[in-house]
Amino acid sequence: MIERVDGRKPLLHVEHLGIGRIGAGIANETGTGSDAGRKSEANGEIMRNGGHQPLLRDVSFSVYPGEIVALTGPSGCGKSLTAHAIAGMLEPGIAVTQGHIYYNGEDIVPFHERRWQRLRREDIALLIQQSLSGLNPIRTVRAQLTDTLRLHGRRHLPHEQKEPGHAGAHTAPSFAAPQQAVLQGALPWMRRMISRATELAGGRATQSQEAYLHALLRKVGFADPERILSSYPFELSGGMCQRVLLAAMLSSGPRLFIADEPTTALDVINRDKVLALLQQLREDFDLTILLISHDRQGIGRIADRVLEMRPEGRMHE
Ligand SMILES: Nc1ncnc2c1ncn2[C@@H]1O[C@H](COP(=O)(O)OP(=O)(O)OP(=O)(O)O)[C@@H](O)[C@H]1O
Repeated sequence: MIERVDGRKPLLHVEHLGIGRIGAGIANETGTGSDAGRKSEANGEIMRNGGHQPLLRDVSFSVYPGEIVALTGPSGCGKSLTAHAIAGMLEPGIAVTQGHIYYNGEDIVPFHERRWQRLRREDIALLIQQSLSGLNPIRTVRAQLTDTLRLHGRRHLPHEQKEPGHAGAHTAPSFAAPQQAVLQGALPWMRRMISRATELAGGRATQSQEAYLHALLRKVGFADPERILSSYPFELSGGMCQRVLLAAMLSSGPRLFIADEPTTALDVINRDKVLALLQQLREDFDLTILLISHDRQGIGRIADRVLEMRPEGRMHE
């Protein structure tokens, strides 16, 4: 049952979600010593649970449009699994075993891969630590971001409503030198222009595409976008690569942005800056954010609500 709050419908509603490891993968394994003991324990649990080993048991929560909701809880309680399930990116052998995930009112659990791909292309972006390895080390940031724009460029973004000069649009917190001013709220407009221009240019990079990438990189806190665009990922720090990824993900115009431990690899100063940046990006891109983090202090500052998962993933709001 999807509950409305103040007449608003949740963008994301997770209902009695259970995730498990499907039995065949374990039942076929053999082992020795304590390892074999653990497996036989797991197999016992699988038998009791009709062919799967439960990893997450009963999780329910809602996220409303425009919110930043933080998901926290002890290590291993299933936060990342929940995030992966919402993005349709559970590993082979791991599956949703019960419950529903409603995105914009539609249960997305039964989706086939094609629909998941579309959802990930158009609506839901998942940033995980391993995403960094998705950057190709031997291609410039420009080449990679241009490819991303080509992939997503033709889509109309219904939620990009802010007009230039919208009061809610701001620049990102500065990570290096003071930033050059960005045309407030102009990104959605530029994005539409690029889509059209890319189409007309038959896929070649265009001037407006360049301008959009510059604006996008400024939004994620780069004072000198040209230098970043001409760089190879190995020439950038981990924090810089993370912001390039953030830019790549935002270029597809997602509505729901899930960030799984976006600050773990960063020092305190950069951690605060990334959190401030997320808060800013929510305004600039009309994002709804699900933030998974152990950093209670940090999430306490930026989240509208903090949800606490219990061990073995039991949680009801
Ligand atoms: N691919 C997998 N195969 C088997 N078990 C898995 C797999 N991925 C996760 N698990 C198990 O599922 C449970 C939940 O893992 P998950 O990574 O979601 O926890 P988490 O709350 O995100 O932990 P952390 O805060 O340490 O990142 C853990 O017991 C973990 O060992």
